[in-house]
Order: sequence, then structure tokens, then C-alpha cells
Amino acid sequence: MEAEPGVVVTGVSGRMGRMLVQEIAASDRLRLAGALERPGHDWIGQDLGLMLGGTENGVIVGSDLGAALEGAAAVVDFTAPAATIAFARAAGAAGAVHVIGTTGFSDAELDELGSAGTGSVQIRAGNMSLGVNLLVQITRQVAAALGPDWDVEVVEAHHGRKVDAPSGTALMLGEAAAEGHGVRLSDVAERGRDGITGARKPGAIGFSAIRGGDIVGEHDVLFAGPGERVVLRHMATDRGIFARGALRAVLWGIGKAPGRYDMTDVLGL
Ligand SMILES: NC(=O)C1=CN([C@@H]2O[C@H](COP(=O)(O)OP(=O)(O)OC[C@H]3O[C@@H](n4cnc5c(N)ncnc54)[C@H](OP(=O)(O)O)[C@@H]3O)[C@@H](O)[C@H]2O)C=CC1
Ligand SMILES: O=C(O)C1=N[C@H](C(=O)O)C[C@H](O)C1
Repeated sequence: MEAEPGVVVTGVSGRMGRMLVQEIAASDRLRLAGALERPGHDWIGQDLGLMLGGTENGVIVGSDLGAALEGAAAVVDFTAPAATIAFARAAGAAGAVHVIGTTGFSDAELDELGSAGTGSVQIRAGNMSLGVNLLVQITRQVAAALGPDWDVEVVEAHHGRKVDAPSGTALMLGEAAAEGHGVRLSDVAERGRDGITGARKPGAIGFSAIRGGDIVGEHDVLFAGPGERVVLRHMATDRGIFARGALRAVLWGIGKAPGRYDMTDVLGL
């Protein structure tokens, strides 16, 4: 009988890294084939099971993705933009599936990420949950139906350790609203308002970010029209939704032609 496809998890000591290890352990379709941390990290060379506070599991934490992919079909990567670009090169060289949850890329970094990953099946989304990816489709439809006379504001809330704003999800929702309006988000986005901002520009798509405590991730898309408002909302209460979405992407990606994909492809939305 053939073994289940192997998956390497990057940033394994992080919030999502730990969650991915749990979800892979619970899966009967995938196995953990490697665990990575940044060079110099305390966990390098140690048994992952012990580092996570449990018993030995025989997976030794490393920092070399190329080596780890010799025994794996896929890498799931929730780290930071510079690290993800470096991992994309290794995934491309190995022809592996690279599932990317990392957010906070600049436009230039996104271009670099795409070319670095040539040869891999690169699946990237600022949010891997079914609910958010469905909300993206609904947001596009509602924006198109209401038109730009209804002001669009995306409001997001996350835990205090999050380092990027607006969140990747907020940007996905903003892009969807812009598509519904038939405009480019970069032409209409209003971010980081402070001081005497002047009146809201017609057709603008605004972003606000709340940071605090242990909020997993909450997103509202507010459509404010004359005399009424429509609010679309997603609330994440468990990071497992992101990890399970990422593993679904791994299973979908195995055997696909190299190229760039997102969760719309994976979920068939
Ligand atoms: N798409 C989605 O569905 C979701 C996306 N995210 C995104 O995933 C990313 C990670 O989130 P989260 O787990 O909460 O963050 P954490 O800070 O908890 O974890 C990030 C991990 O990546 C590691 N890391 C950073 N740089 C490198 C590197 N160069 N090489 C190897 N490892 C590295 C960090 O190590 P160190 O501590 O040493 O820096 C840490 O272990 C963020 O961009 C977040 O927005 C999060 C949830 C869902
Ligand atoms: O950093 C997080 O935690 C999250 N990041 C993603 C984002 O930037 O949207 C997804 C989720 O909201 C949690």
C-alpha cells in the first residue's frame, strides 16, 4: 500500500505552524514529512514532538526546505513574505505543491513570489477558510448590484501579535468589491485615515484595522447607502479552519500542472 503524501510545515513553532501539525496528525490522507524553522532557532535539530510539549514523533526540526522536500510532495507555509519567497524557490526547484497562507506582501514581493515559484503548484490565499472564500464571491456580487454610490468599508479585527494591516482577508474582500465596481482597488483604496482627511472620495473602498487580545480574525464588509446599510460578516473562532483549508489545498494540488492557483480553484467557487 502506498504511504500518504508527505507534507512539510514551515514556521512550525508559530500559531499556524502548530495548528497545521495538529490537523495533519488528525488526517488519514496526509503525513507530516518535515518541520522547519528559521536558521538559528532553538528548535533546530530537536524532535518536534518534544518541542511541542508531547512525546517524540521522530520529526527533527530543520531549516532546509530543499532537503525536506526530498521526502515530501508539498510544503505548507504560513510565515513571513521574505521567507515565503525563499521557500517558493525551493518548491519550484523540487516541483512541489506550495500552499501559501502568508500575508503582508508588497506588490513587488508578489511579483517576485510568482516568478520564484516557477515549476511548483503554487496555491496562495490571504484566507484559507471556506466561509471567507464564499464571502469574497458574495461581496463581488453585492458590490456589483449596489454600485459605487453605496460606500464600501472593510473593517477587520485581529489579535495583538499580527504584524500586517490591512489583513490579507481584508484585501481579498476589498479586491472583490473593486471588481464588482469594475475598478482597480489600487485606484480607490483609502487606508490609514488620520487627521484632517477631507471628505470621503466617491467610489472609495476604505479599510480599518482593530488589533487586540486573542481575536482570531473578524471581517465586516459594510455597504452604506442613503438611508440603509448592508453588512456582510465573517467571524473566525478557531485557527483550525485555516489549517484544514490549507490541507485541502495540498490534496487538490497534488498532480496538478505547475502554475499559480488560489482557494477559488481549490473550492471550485
Ligand atoms: N491565509 C490564511 O488563512 C492565514 C494566514 N495567516 C498568516 O500566516 C502568517 C503567520 O501567522 P502566525 O502563524 O499567526 O504567525 P507566527 O508569528 O505565530 O508564526 C510565524 C512563524 O514563521 C516563522 N518564520 C518567520 N520568518 C521565517 C523564516 N525566514 N524562516 C523560517 N521560519 C520563519 C516564525 O519564526 P520566528 O518566531 O522565529 O520569527 C514563526 O515560527 C501571517 O502572515 C498571517 O497573516 C494566518 C492565519 C490564517
Ligand atoms: O494573522 C492572522 O492571524 C490571520 N491572518 C490572515 C489575514 O491576514 O487575513 C487570515 C486570518 O484573518 C488570520
